[in-house]
Amino acid sequence: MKILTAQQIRDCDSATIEKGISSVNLMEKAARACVEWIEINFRTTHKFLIFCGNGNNGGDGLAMARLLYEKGLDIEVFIDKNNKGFSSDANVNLKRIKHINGIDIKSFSDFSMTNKDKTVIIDAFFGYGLNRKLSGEMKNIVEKLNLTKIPKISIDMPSGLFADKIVEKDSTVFKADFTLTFQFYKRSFLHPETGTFCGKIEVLDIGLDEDFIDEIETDYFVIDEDLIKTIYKPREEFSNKGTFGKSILVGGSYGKIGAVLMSTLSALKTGSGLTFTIAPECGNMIIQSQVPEAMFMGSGERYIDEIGIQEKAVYGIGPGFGKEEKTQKALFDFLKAYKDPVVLDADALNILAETGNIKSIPKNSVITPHPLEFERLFGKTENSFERLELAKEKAAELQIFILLKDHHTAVITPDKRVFYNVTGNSGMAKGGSGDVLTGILTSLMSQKYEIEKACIFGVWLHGKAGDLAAEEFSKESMLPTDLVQKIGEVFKSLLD
Ligand SMILES: NC(=O)C1=CN([C@@H]2O[C@H](COP(=O)(O)OP(=O)(O)OC[C@H]3O[C@@H](n4cnc5c(N)ncnc54)[C@H](O)[C@@H]3O)[C@@H](O)[C@H]2O)[C@@H](O)CC1
Ligand SMILES: Nc1ncnc2c1ncn2[C@@H]1O[C@H](COP(=O)(O)OP(=O)(O)O)[C@@H](O)[C@H]1O
Ligand SMILES: [K+]
Repeated sequence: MKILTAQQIRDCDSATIEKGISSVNLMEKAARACVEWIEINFRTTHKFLIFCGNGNNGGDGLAMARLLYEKGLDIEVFIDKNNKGFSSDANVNLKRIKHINGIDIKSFSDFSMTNKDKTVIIDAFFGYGLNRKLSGEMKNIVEKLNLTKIPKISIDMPSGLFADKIVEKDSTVFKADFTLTFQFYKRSFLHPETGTFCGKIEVLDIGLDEDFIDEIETDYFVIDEDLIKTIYKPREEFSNKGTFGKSILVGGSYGKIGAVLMSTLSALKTGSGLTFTIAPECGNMIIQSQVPEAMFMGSGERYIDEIGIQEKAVYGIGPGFGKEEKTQKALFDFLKAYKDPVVLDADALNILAETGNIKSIPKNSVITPHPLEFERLFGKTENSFERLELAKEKAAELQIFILLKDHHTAVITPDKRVFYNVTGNSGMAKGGSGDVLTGILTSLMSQKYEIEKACIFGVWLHGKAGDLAAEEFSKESMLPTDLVQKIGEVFKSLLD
């Protein structure tokens, strides 16, 4: 799914209107889509307090007030009675509700916190038209609303957020439990500093012009199931283990054998034909007894001291690797001799960062840094938006794929396109989850998924399996190994 900028969405709205629907009818469609969602998801709510700004986001709120009222619900509308004028479509909708006796229209200052049982707050202050941070009365009312325990729904965007950039640190932003957004994710929903205001995001289709959407160029995408279905290759029946590639997971050190064990297991569970583990001898018994399907190749006693090169294999290097001097040398020697794409994670990245050897990464390789590893590799940035910009520069400069791991991991391609992942959950914030991702990526690459596709599919699959694990075991209790056991269910769902 494409992500557009605020300006591109504005153009898309205009293109849709030029195709024949009036702007006020488009607003009606948007409001109707929200009301339909609310009807399904807030069945027992009697009362809606709808806060409206003076632009078209406010217009959506005013139209929703009428539609919800027609469904027999109690509605109070709050507006800034001193404002200089509403947008024309908002004005049409304001006039429509002025004719309805049962809808109270109040000033923001009339809001008080008493008696709010079975009530929901709707935020229709601002959408993508916000052009400065909230101030004055608007800031006060949003701060007051944020203190209430009443469920809160933002229309299109939490008010106070910009679509495409970070907000200043001291900004006031409406803190939603749900954001009902029209047609597209906005980039700010996907970054930690700003995404935290969105709650659960629902993308509602309001029928914006498909031709326009197809043609408009963007470098930003959300990974959705439609994209995954174009990538996934069902397994060929006339095949043998050689058809599905050779994955070699390299890692583990004394006390950290589990890391490479989890990578090995996830590579197998993702479909790798032949799977090898290169780990120190102290891991032999552990790995052979836990994962009998994998072949063990010992290197060093307690720490890896050599990475042997095999033909036609994909290497995933780093989980539990450690940073012993001989392990560092093993990595340098390997990267000197090996020029095919590899997956590099964890200590493999830390070694390259600390020794200034980043340029030795083979072209088209995949690196999977979490924010701290990224900082060690490429330096400090002020926030996640800047971090992403730097990652784009580095992916292009080094001609590699960077998977910037986070709540919404971003896959950054060597030509600077960005694919945000929206599967996954906080149950995955446990040591071991990253090791599982390394195994998945190595396995997909060894099965000859193109590298970009392996990255996109890999992060999605990882998160999706994590979501299934959370459903069964809870976010607290789910383990990275539970996630691995759910990979199969995700594959099965792709065959539906
Ligand atoms: N254009 C269209 O056809 C559609 C627009 N829709 C809605 O319209 C929204 C965009 O509407 P607009 O472009 O009118 O923009 P907004 O409604 O987001 O806000 C714009 C208004 O707020 C003022 N403003 C901006 N920042 C402010 C601040 N910090 N304090 C006080 N006032 C501020 C602007 O001067 C302008 O008057 C979307 O987010 C969506 O909710 C939907 O109805 C779908 C169709
Ligand atoms: N809150 C979260 N929401 C979604 N995914 C998460 C969350 N926390 C961690 N993850 C995922 O789990 C993995 C953690 O990787 P990493 O930090 O390298 O941990 P490890 O120590 O297991 O290697 C990443 O793929 C990351 O995207
Ligand atoms: K809003």
